[in-house]
Amino acid sequence: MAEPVYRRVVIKLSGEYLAGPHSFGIDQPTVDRIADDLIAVQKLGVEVAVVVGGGNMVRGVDVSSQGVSRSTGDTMGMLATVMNCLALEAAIQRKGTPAQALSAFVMPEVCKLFTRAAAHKSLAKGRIVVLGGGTGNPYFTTDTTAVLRAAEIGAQAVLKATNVDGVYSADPKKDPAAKRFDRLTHSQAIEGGYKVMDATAFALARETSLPIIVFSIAEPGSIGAILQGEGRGTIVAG
Ligand SMILES: Nc1ncnc2c1ncn2[C@@H]1O[C@H](COP(=O)(O)OP(=O)(O)OP(=O)(O)O)[C@@H](O)[C@H]1O
Ligand SMILES: O=c1ccn([C@@H]2O[C@H](COP(=O)(O)O)[C@@H](O)[C@H]2O)c(=O)[nH]1
Repeated sequence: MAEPVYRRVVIKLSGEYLAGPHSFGIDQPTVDRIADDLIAVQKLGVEVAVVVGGGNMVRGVDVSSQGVSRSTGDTMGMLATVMNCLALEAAIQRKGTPAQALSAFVMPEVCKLFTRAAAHKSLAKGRIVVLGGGTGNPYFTTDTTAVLRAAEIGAQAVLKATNVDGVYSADPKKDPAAKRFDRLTHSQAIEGGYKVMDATAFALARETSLPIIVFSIAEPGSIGAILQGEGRGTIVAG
């Protein structure tokens, strides 16, 4: 079995993917399957922190187009990520692996607050860390959160686990002629305006010299395959 390329990673888990075959909400079999994949990755000897998205429930931009202020919409989106985070934490724990949800918001009845110290402590104890609440600030995304947390906790890479198998020249769901890139620099990703991640996330990754790998989680075991250098995805690195 190939050795993992990285020893500590932040995985950005698509919120949208957690809805499974549905258009909204949390599909438990999907969450359970992802929990299995994360546990398998940890067994490879990789320390794992997961930043969970919220696209299966609320995106601030969508809510604000209905009349709610953008800041309130974004706060609703961040709270949605906390719900996803709790679902994933519970699924991992049910399978007998320790997990710890940490939130960007103070919510002591729900879970502990994210601090670098809390994340380091949990990782050192062999827990899978599940990060909810985004950055805690409106106008950001969980992609940017993933890069930020990776820099904060000293992770070696950000793995964007999503519903496409890499970065394309155009959205592959809209343009069947779009071409997939094997590799891009951060600057090329920003200049290309590829909407698979927001430019803030790419810019922070460039600033902090963090590689980002964009890949599909549709196939069970795909996170482990990426970490063993065998999966299909786009690497965005300087
Ligand atoms: N150039 C591109 N290359 C690849 N995917 C793209 C591109 N432009 C747009 N996309 C779209 O980006 C989506 C992935 O980004 P998005 O942030 O929506 O994913 P996500 O991580 O699933 O989000 P969330 O966590 O908010 O649910 C894909 O579904 C894809 O259709
Ligand atoms: O730092 C953050 C992170 C997220 N948000 C809001 O949450 C939703 C869901 O996150 P996704 O990254 O889209 O999955 C997002 O649309 C924002 O509204 C935020 O405000 N700040």
